[in-house]
Amino acid sequence: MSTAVSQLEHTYADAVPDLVLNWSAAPVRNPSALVVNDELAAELGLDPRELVGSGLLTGTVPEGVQPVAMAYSGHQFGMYQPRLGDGRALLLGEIVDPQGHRHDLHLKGSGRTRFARGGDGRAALGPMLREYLMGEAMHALGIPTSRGLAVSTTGEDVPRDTGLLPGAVLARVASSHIRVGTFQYAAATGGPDLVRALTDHAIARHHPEATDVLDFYRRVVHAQAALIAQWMLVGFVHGVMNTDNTTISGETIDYGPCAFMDRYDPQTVFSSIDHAGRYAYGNQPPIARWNLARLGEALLPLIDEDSDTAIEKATAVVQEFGEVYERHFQAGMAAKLGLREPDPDLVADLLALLHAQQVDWTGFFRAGTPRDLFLDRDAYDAWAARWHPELDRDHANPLYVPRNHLVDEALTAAEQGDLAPFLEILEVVSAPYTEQPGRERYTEPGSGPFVTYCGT
Ligand SMILES: Nc1ncnc2c1ncn2[C@@H]1O[C@H](COP(=O)(O)OP(=O)(O)OP(=O)(O)O)[C@@H](O)[C@H]1O
Ligand SMILES: [Mg+2]
Repeated sequence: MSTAVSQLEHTYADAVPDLVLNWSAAPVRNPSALVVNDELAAELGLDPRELVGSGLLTGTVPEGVQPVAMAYSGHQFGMYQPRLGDGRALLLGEIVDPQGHRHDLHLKGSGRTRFARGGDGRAALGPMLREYLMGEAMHALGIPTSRGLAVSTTGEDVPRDTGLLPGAVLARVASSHIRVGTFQYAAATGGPDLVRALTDHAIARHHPEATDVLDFYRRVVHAQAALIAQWMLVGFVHGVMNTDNTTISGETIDYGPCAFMDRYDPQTVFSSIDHAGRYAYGNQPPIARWNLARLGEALLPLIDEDSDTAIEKATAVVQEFGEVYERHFQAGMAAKLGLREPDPDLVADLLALLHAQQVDWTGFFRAGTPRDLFLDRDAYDAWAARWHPELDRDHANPLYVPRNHLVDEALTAAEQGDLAPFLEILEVVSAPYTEQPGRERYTEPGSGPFVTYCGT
């Protein structure tokens, strides 16, 4: 086994032993690597063939390596759950890549842990392929994200609402899986000393320039504001922005009922369980800010001995979210529109127009003649008279995003044993800015109502 694999590190478990549970993956009946990310393996300094042969992708670890389930709490749809944690996931260890960057190697679907509550510990193939595909699409779009290293089938069926589905294990990589919910758990179970240990680890790992805890908090707030702006610019709807799915690193994790919006509508929701639209496209910035306020609460005792002062300081920091978000969003919109300077009024009027005319978000920015996309062309002309692009826009506007109807089509085929559509859409979205002849269907919005999908 390569040195990188046999030397899986465990600095997290060492730093905060009270936040992990030693655990092993459930044995898998018939593991088979279905998709392996050769490019990512190479970046990590791993040999893909060796990786497949080692069994690591479904949780067989070298001697001396101790996988752990990570503990965390979280607000799910606004409701506090004191004990979540990796119910069906495991941190196998950390890999330091040849550039010296540290990554978590983490599984999903690897069997029940003590955090499983009512769950079966399993994952179905479709949702794991969705997570893999979405991560690659986001990575290709330049958006910070966890990435799939491999999806392996288990040879076992998992029962879900829709019937028996093929089971799978996702092996994924992220700069860490430390969540807002991890801090909530530390604050609730261990108090300030445990939060301090977790904070020290998170600072060293993700925000080493932070001068103190308040400054660390500020950096997380800013990283998340930048991330959410990037989601909004590409029309991404995460779908489960619970505090346990909000990272300290500012990376996107947990691709559940997520999708890219076709027609521009701030109310867009894909998740079949998000009845109230809490996590609708347009709500994502205020929800992220709300989640970050929960992080602030967990950090309060470390921010200042005096609780009123601590609250005052944390509040001032979380209030920076709006301004930082807006700065990133407007800079991104300026790039998308080919403008040298942000123009918030032009953007606001465009958004109103796209909404009223139900124009495809991704399509608009790369259209040769955007005017053709509008029913009310006079309204478009009035807006366009104020639009004077000066810069090349193609590099700022993807031609291809994983459109939900095509993702669904590919996942359905994969569950029935045909992986070809999945591999094709994966290839398409892995080069989102480059025109790919013969792949026009990937630029078309889906017709009819949005597909709702709450995959597990
Ligand atoms: N099938 C399952 N068996 C056991 N626990 C589960 C299962 N599905 C979800 N959970 C647990 O429910 C909680 C919330 O699930 P959520 O869908 O946000 O996370 P996840 O998709 O399992 O994992 P992650 O956030 O690590 O990507 C987590 O504690 C998760 O471990
Ligand atoms: Mg989750």
